[in-house]
Amino acid sequence: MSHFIVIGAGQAGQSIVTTLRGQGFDGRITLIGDEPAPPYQRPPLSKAYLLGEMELERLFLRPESYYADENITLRTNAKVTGIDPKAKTVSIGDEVLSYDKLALATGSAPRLLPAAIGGELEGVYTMRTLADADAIEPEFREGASVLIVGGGYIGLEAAAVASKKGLKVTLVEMADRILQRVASKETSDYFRALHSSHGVDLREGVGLVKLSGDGRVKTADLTDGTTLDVDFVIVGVGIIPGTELAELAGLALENGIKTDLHGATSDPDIFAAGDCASFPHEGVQMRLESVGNAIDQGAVVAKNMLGQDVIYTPKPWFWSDQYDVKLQIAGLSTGHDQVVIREGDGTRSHWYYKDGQLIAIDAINDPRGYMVAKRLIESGKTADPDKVADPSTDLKQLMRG
Ligand SMILES: Cc1cc2nc3c(=O)[nH]c(=O)nc-3n(C[C@H](O)[C@H](O)[C@H](O)COP(=O)(O)OP(=O)(O)OC[C@H]3O[C@@H](n4cnc5c(N)ncnc54)[C@H](O)[C@@H]3O)c2cc1C
Repeated sequence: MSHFIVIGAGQAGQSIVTTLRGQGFDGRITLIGDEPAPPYQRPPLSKAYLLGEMELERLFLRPESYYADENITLRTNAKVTGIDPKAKTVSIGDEVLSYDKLALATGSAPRLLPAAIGGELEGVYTMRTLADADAIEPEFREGASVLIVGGGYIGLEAAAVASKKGLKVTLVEMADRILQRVASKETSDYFRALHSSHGVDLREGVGLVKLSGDGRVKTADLTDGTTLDVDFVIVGVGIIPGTELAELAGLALENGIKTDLHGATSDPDIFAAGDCASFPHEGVQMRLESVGNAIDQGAVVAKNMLGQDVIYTPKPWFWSDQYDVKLQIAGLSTGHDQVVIREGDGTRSHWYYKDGQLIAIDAINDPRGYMVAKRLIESGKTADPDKVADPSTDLKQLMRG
């Protein structure tokens, strides 16, 4: 009987095993994860779960009974330490398992602050795992001072939760503006104003020089010359794709584990999906860090593990919750040359164009705008910028062109 092994029991790993069974695969499936929990969703860790508005069970991607019901061997607390592609085996310490097909869904790890600038002091946290969220949560006491390093989505969401819980929040972003890597100036401006209106001390173009304290962090020196007293620090300065095992196994790497359009690595019996994997897109090896990518790419990989011929076409979407604002993003705004703002009754959206073609949207409390733009983008259509900007234009009309 064939044995398929999936390394990494996260969003992509779950998608792979669900799709394998959904496609009728009746061989052995082993899903191996090094965390104690069964596969869970990470987005709530910096949103509802951190706020205390979501119970643990609701984080899990499937009920515990699912794995036994589907005859999937779920190994938790099990770190894969090596892969031998020639022997077609993986090792968990001394234990060796043979596979027929293997998928790597090892995700990514947060970038850490160097120890030399205080990264190892107690009270300095990153935000990736359930264990991270559970460790940070008790620090969220009303009146405590938190420094958040990094103005990406995770840092901003943590700032929103901290502010809502009555903490004194300072957020520093070394780049000229928050969200610089992922969004337009217009979107950065919106979220800067939102956080400032909630009392967050948001400093752009300001970096961290060093954290100090006697065992536990007490102060932070910043590049603007100030020293802050801090009770704890959250570091959200990006991630590093989980390529370690692939590298040890001699697989090709390029901006992550290099895969082809089928999700196959340089070894045809080993596939990769999710945060750890890059795939060819418009002449580069692209890597996306999102739930949507993990699910869709995982499904493609599972089908190709079964010998089908399915190509991965990314349909990027993402969301972020901050205060009472829901941001929904479709498409990729990279390379845009025009941003059109559409404002309605409590809604707002930023429509990104490149050479006259609609390529992405940031929809702020605007689910209809998001749906329409997403459909247009995914079907390769565009929308007249003047009509988009005019709040009296019926969005349905945009669909008709
Ligand atoms: C706080 C937070 C908020 C986020 N918010 C959003 C959001 O709002 N919207 C969105 O689209 N995306 C969001 N993301 C990103 C999204 O969660 C990730 O892109 C997604 O989880 C990627 O799935 P994955 O399966 O590739 O990786 P993961 O979900 O990270 O799973 C990988 C798993 O593999 C395990 N692993 C690694 N190496 C080994 C090994 N050697 N042996 C065994 N197991 C191993 C890891 O421990 C991990 O459990 C957020 C992420 C975080 C951390």
